[in-house]
Amino acid sequence: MSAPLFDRVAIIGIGLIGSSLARAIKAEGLARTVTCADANPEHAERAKALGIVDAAGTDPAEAAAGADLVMLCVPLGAYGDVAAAIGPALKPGVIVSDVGSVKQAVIRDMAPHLPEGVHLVPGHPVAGTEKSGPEAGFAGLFPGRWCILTPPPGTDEAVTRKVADLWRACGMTIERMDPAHHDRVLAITSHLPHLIAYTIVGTATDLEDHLRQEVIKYSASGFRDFTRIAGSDPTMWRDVFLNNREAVLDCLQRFNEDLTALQRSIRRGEGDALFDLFTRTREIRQGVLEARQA
Ligand SMILES: NC(=O)c1ccc[n+]([C@@H]2O[C@H](COP(=O)([O-])OP(=O)(O)OC[C@H]3O[C@@H](n4cnc5c(N)ncnc54)[C@H](O)[C@@H]3O)[C@@H](O)[C@H]2O)c1
Ligand SMILES: O=C(O)C(=O)C[C@]1(C(=O)O)C=C[C@@H](O)C=C1
Repeated sequence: MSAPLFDRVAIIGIGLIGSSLARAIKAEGLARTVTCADANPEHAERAKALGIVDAAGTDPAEAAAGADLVMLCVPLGAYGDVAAAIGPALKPGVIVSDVGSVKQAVIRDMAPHLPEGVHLVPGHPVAGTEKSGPEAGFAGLFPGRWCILTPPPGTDEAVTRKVADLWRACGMTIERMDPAHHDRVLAITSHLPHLIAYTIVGTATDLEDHLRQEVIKYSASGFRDFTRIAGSDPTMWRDVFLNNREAVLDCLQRFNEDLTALQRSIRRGEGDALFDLFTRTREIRQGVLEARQA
């Protein structure tokens, strides 16, 4: 148990990430009180019943009133409405942060609604699963993973450090980034892989009925991994693609060019080109595994 970093934390959106954070805050004693608001009353009630928050309701302004830290854990498309709702209820000096998978859009949508004297420190714990809702969360989601903070220029250093301390106490390693750079990096490492999974599972299931059955029957290995990713929350991922359009489209353009080159190698029987690429990617996989173990 650590000493509480905050007197009162308000979590808006108590789904997978919000409830994982609530659990970690409770487990580590990082706040004296945790309140939450969720647009879905069943999620709010469930969070209270699970004992991961001290108070829960559906009104974000009520949850945010009097908090020292307000953490937005809602889909990206809801940020503008939530920020407009909590703006008038925020106490001076409060820190407003978030966990959204895209950072430029978050700043664009939240900043205009936050009164002067409020500190905005956007963040992104790069950890998740394909599941959603308060039951799906677990405090063990965060240890050993990266949390990227994107404080706007001029942000009080002590405030950024406090948000970093929270995620560090949850077991994460902190990195700071410019929001545009964050969005470009995540477009290739997270958003494009999801787009590919959604596409391949969609393509496979669009095939005629008998083949569809075979897809399920033989989905024991590679394809099964794609179905896990493609089972991710539709609202969350719709909002990711709508809010990181430019970076995703740029990655997709390059991906299409590389895929076309691969297609040509297969058609021309260029075994060396295929072998060289697969050797290079195997080395990258090894590097990823080693980085995880380090
Ligand atoms: N799932 C992941 O792997 C992952 C990882 C890192 C960051 N994120 C980011 O975390 C955020 C939440 O994702 P999640 O996976 O926890 O989703 P989730 O669906 O599990 O939870 C979102 C919660 O927000 C609630 N909600 C929706 N609109 C709302 C509104 N207007 N006001 C209040 N509550 C509202 C929903 O009812 C739900 O309980 C997203 O911005 C996402 O980009 C997700
Ligand atoms: O592991 C998964 O299921 C995830 O999709 C997690 C994942 C990722 O792409 O790595 C998804 C979105 C986030 O913003 C961060 C993490």
